[in-house]
Amino acid sequence: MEANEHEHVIEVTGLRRVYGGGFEAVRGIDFSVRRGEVFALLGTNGAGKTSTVELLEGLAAPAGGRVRVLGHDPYTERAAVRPRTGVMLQEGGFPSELTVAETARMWAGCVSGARPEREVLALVGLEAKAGVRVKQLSGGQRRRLDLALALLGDPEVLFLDEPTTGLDAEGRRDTWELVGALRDAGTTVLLTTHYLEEAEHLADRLAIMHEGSIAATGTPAEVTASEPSRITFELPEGYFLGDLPPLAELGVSDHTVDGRTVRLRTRELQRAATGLLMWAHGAGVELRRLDVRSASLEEAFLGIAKDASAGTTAPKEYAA
Ligand SMILES: Nc1ncnc2c1ncn2[C@@H]1O[C@H](COP(=O)(O)OP(=O)(O)OP(=O)(O)O)[C@@H](O)[C@H]1O
Repeated sequence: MEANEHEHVIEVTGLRRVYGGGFEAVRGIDFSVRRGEVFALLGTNGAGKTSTVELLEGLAAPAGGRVRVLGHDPYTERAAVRPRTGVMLQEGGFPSELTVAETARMWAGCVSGARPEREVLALVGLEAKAGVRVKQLSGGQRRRLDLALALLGDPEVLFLDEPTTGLDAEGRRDTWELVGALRDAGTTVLLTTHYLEEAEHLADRLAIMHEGSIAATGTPAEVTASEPSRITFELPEGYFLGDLPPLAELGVSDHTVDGRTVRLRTRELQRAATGLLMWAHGAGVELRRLDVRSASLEEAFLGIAKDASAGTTAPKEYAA
C-alpha cells in the first residue's frame, strides 16, 4: 500500500491519449481525486472526457504520462485495481434477451464478493423490473441497470460516464441521492457529465476539459467565482448612465445599456452593489427590476470554454 493511498485515490500526471490515426485526444492533463470525494469531469463534446476515463479504468494504455488508481497502474496492474473499482460505461451493451435479474446474476458471477442482485436493483429503483427483458427497458431504466451493475462489487472507487443521460428529472434526482449516499459511505466517485447543474450539485471538485486539455479545476464555487457577477436594473426616470458614480470606481469591468436597462459585470460584487445602492439612496430613487447575482457554473463553463477556444488563458487552477 502506498503512503498516500488514503489521500489521493486517483492521480493523473501528464496524461496523454493518442488514437490510431495519430489524433491526440488527451493532451497532457494533471489532476487528483481524494478518497471519499466526488470529482466531475466536464467539457464540450469531444473534449476528451471518455478518453480520459477509459485510461483511468485501465481499458487502454496511455500514450504518455501516468495514472494511478488506489496506488496502482490500472492498465498493467488490472488484477489489483479492477476488483476494487466499479465502472459504468456510456453504453452498457448487455444481451437484450436476458431479464434484468439474469443480467445482474450473470454480471455478479464475474465479480468477487458480489452483493445480492436484489440489493443493487433496489438501490437504483429497478426491483419491480427484475423479470423484464433488458430490451424492454426504457433508455433511463437501462442507465439505472448499468449503475446497479457497477455497484455489485461494492467498489471503493466508482467511475460513472454520463450516469444520468437519458434519465427523467426524477431519475436524475434519485441518482444524485444515491451518489451522495455512496460518497457519505466513503466511496470515491469520478463522473463525467454534460449537466452543469449535476456537477454543481454533486461534485466536491471538478475539472473542465477543452480539446484534450484541462482549462480549469477547483470546487464548483471556486470555478464559478472566476466568472464576473452581474447587476441589472432600470435607470430611474430622468436619469442617464452618466449620472451614476463612475463605473470603474465601483469595480465594474464592463456594461451594456439597452433602452433603460443597464447591465453591469463585476468581479467585486459587494463593492459595486453597495456603491450603486448608496447612490440610489442618496438620490432618493428606486432601482427598479434590480437583479444582483453571482455567475452560475454554466456561465463560468461557457466563459472558460470560450477563453480556451480563443487561446487567451492558461489553465486556471483554483484548488488548494
Ligand atoms: N477510437 C477513436 N479513434 C479516433 N478518435 C477518437 C476515438 N474515440 C474518440 N476519438 C476522438 O477523441 C476526441 C475525444 O473524444 P471523447 O469521446 O473522449 O470526448 P468526450 O469529452 O467524452 O465527448 P462527449 O461529451 O461527446 O461524450 C474526439 O475528437 C473524438 O472524435
